[in-house]
Amino acid sequence: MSAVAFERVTLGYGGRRVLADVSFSIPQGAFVGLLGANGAGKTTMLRAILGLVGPASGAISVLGRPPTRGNPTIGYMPQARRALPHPGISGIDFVLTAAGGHRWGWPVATAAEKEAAWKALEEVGAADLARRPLAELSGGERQRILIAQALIGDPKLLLLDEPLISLDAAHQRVIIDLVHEVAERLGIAVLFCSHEINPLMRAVDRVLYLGNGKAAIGSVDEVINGPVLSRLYGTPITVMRVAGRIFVMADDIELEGAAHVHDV
Ligand SMILES: Nc1ncnc2c1ncn2[C@@H]1O[C@H](COP(=O)(O)OP(=O)(O)OP(=O)(O)O)[C@@H](O)[C@H]1O
Repeated sequence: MSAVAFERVTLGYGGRRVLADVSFSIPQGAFVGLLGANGAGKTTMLRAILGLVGPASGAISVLGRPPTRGNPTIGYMPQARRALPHPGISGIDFVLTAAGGHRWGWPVATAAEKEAAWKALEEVGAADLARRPLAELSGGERQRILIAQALIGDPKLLLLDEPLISLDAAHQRVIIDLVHEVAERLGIAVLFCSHEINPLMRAVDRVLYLGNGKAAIGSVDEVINGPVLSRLYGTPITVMRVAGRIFVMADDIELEGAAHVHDV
C-alpha cells in the first residue's frame, strides 16, 4: 500500500485545469520533494490529498483509502502566510487547536489533548518556546511550532507547504534535518513542498515535479534534467551543476529560487 497514489488524476477549479491525467505513487516512509513554478499546482495537489479539492477525473488513494476531510493519518502544515490565526496566540495554544483543545475560541483542552500537544512540541524540540506568543518567535522557531501542530494525532503522512519560505540557508537546513529525522524515526512519509531543490538534496528520496499540468517523479537525476524539465516548463531548459548545487535555467534566467516569489 502506498502513502499516496494518483491514478490518471485531473484537478482544477471550475473549468480551469491545474493538473491533467497525472499518475504517480509515493511509498510509505518516503521523503519526497514537491517542486514546481508558482501556480504549478503544488498546493492544489496537497488540498486534493486532504480531500478539500475533488478530482475532476481519476482516483486518489491515501494510505489505501480515498481522501477524506479531517483524515487523522495526515499531518498538514499550510503555508505560513495562511497558517496563523492571530499573532498573539502562544505556541502551545496554537498546537492545541489541532489537538481539538480549543472550543469557541477558548482553551478547554482535556488532559489527553494537552499531553498530545506537549509530546508533539517535544518531538521537534520546541517545548521551551511554546508559552511565548507566535508573533515573538523567529521564522525558524515558528516553523517548529507549525511542524509540531502537523504531528498531532501520530500521522503516517506529512504534507508540508513551503516550510522553508523566508528562512535563511542555515535555518532551512535545521528545518529539513528536523523533519527528516522525525519522519524517519516515526515512519512518516513526507511530501515537502519547496520552490528550490538545493536545500532538499540532503533529505529527499524522490522528487515530484509539477509543470504545464503534468508531473514527473523519480530521483533527483531522473527528474531534474533538461529533457524532463523542458517538458514540464514547456520551454527549453538547461540544468547545470556547479559546486554541488543545481541551477535550472531558461535562456539566461534562473527558474528556481530567485524567480519564485511569494507575498510573505
Ligand atoms: N480556490 C481557487 N480557485 C480558483 N483557482 C485557484 C484556486 N486556488 C488556486 N487556483 C489556481 O490554481 C493554480 C494552481 O495554484 P496552486 O496554489 O496550487 O499553485 P502552487 O504550485 O502551490 O503555487 P505557489 O508556488 O505560488 O504557491 C493557479 O493558477 C491558481 O491561480
